[in-house]
Formats: sequence, C-alpha cells, structure tokens
Amino acid sequence: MDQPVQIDGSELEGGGQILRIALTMSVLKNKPIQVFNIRAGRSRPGLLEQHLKGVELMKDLSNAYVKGATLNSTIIDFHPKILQGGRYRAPVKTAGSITLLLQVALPCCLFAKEVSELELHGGTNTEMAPQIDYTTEIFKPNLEKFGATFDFDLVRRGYFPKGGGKVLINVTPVKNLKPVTLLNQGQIDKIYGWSFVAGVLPLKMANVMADAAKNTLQCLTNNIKIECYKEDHDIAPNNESGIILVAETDTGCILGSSALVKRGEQSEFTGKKAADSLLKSIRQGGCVDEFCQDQLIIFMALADGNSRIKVGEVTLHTKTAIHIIEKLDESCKFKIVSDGISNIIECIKKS
Ligand SMILES: Nc1ncnc2c1ncn2[C@@H]1O[C@H](COP(=O)(O)OP(=O)(O)OP(=O)(O)O)[C@@H](O)[C@H]1O
Repeated sequence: MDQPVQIDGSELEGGGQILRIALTMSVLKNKPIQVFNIRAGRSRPGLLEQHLKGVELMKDLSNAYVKGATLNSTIIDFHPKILQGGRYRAPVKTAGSITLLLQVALPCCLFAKEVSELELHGGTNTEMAPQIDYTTEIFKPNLEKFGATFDFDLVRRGYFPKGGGKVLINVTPVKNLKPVTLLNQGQIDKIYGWSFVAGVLPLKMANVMADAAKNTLQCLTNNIKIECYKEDHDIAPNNESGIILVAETDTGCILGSSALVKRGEQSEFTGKKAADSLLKSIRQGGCVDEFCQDQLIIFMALADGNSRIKVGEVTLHTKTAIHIIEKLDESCKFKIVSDGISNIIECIKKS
C-alpha cells in the first residue's frame, strides 16, 4: 500500500472543510490520506455525526478502506479504491448539514463512472453551512459555469436541533470541467430572495426580515423582489425562520447571502444582517460572494485549463481549500493577486 499523504486538520480554518476537501481529492486523485487533528480548531474537535456520515458516504462511493471512522475520532486513514456511481444514502440523525454532505460528494459524483443518486438526511437550513436554498440558487448556477450541474428534490426541510430533512440529489457525470474566467462584476440587474417562516412562527416575521433587507439594498437597485412565505407544514413541521438573497448582474455574476433568525434575535436584525453581507460582497467588487469563493476552489482545480475568479477579501476557508488541494494535486498551482480591495484567484494547471 502507498504511504498516505499526511493532512493536519488543525491548519488554517481547522474545521470540517479540511476533512471534506482532503477526502474528495483523495478519491479523485486516488491517493490514500491520513487526516489527524481533525477539527482541532473547533470547541468540540473530532468527527461529529455530519462529518462521520460524510466519511462513510465517501467510503461507499469509492469502495475505500477506512480506519478510525467513529464519532469524536480525531484521526482517520482513508484509502480509496474505485470511484463508482449508483445509489447512496447518508442518514445523518442530527441537524448536521445536508449541503456539506453534498459538498464532499459532488465533485466525485461528477467524475464517477455512472449516474449517482444520493439520499441525504439531516439539516437543510442550518447555521455555519450553506442553506439548501443557497446551494440550489447561488452555488448551483456558479457551478454550471464550469459545465456541470445536479438535479435535486427537496423532500423535507430539517432545522436545528431536530434535523429530519431529506434531499435527493441526482448527478450525471461529466467528461471534463471547463475552466472559468469571471473578472467583471458589472452592474446589478436585480435582487431577489425568499424570506420564510416555518412551524408555528408568524408570517409577520418574514415580512419584517424582507423589509429590512430591502431597505439596506435599495442603494444598489430598485429592482428588488423578496417573496415572503410560510413553509408548508408537511415539508417543514418544525420552527425556523430565515432569508436568502440573490443578486444578478448584467455580466452574469450571481452573488448571494443568507441568515437564520437566532434565538432572541429580532427579525429586522436578521434581514439587515443578510443584506449587509450581500452589500459587502458587492462593494468589494468580486464576481462571487464570500461563501461561494471557497466552494468553487475545488472546481477550479479540477477544470481542464486555467481559471481566474475575481473575489473580495480572500477568506480563511478559501486559503484552507487552496492549501489542502495543492497538497494532494501537483497538477495545479494557485496564485492570488490583490488590487487593494478585490483579489483575483488564479488556478494554473500544469500541462
Ligand atoms: N451563510 C453561509 N452561506 C453559504 N455557505 C456557508 C455559509 N456559512 C458557511 N458556509 C460554507 O460552509 C462551509 C463550512 O465549512 P466549515 O469547515 O466551517 O464547517 P463544518 O464542516 O461545519 O465544520 P466545523 O463544525 O468544523 O466548522 C464552507 O464551505 C462555507 O463557505
């Protein structure tokens, strides 16, 4: 057996993202890895339910030999074999994020031998992770610029702490990914979004969030439409409330933001917080927002050719993604060039 590449999970962001990117690259480059100090930068280090189910999903997808995959484990060995396709389930019993399960599996499914059908359980709209609506309305159109996509069916929403969400994902493999050049943010064409309540929460909360977001964003355009609605009890029985915002520009850029109402927080504050995040991303001149940034790095690395994306401030998640990818893939090198406010992230592929 080859010596595994050593990945220190305490570096930079020090969170679950290091494990996810290492697993994905391990499968795609067919390199065994040992990840140690898993999530050492977090208050509860080691594998939580969401991370563990992510490891198990990757094990199933690639027929891997895995050692150390137990709850709270801080070290795992992962030796991938053949990347297949087919039907897989990841039954997270907590509100662990469904979108982060997709984050680890999607690049592999795109390069699998056959179509993949994923049945993912857990949280659909949770803190510190993309809300499912962010993934489908902001991340997905950005992914499509690389010539790849996925279909989804949101069967049930799951919120903290109960979880219980269910999303079906269907991924058709691609022959290759196209490199992208996204350098001109352009002018804002329109802003739209969704402000929701679920469970027994009153619709008024959604209206207040939407109004606060509109007030903050009207300095950019008058073309703002935010739909306020109450989730159907059958697909979202538990209490939650939040907002997702999307901005489209005349050069085809799609930037977004989102927020959930925290316990004891005024809905007005939540709406303004999401809008401020979008405003910040737009004012920094990037072609993608601060969250899509790190989520696109892996696709830049896997594309057939050099990609360039203009972003605002480079996040620690982005620096972490670049660091781990460069460790596992000698065929690409990232470079960041700053003009003071924005930055161009360039991925150069060695021929
Ligand atoms: N509000 C948000 N909107 C969109 N994406 C988000 C948002 N918040 C976080 N993310 C994304 O979720 C991912 C979080 O990675 P991170 O390593 O912090 O999380 P994790 O696996 O939950 O682990 P940990 O518990 O260790 O933090 C990143 O890709 C980040 O861009």
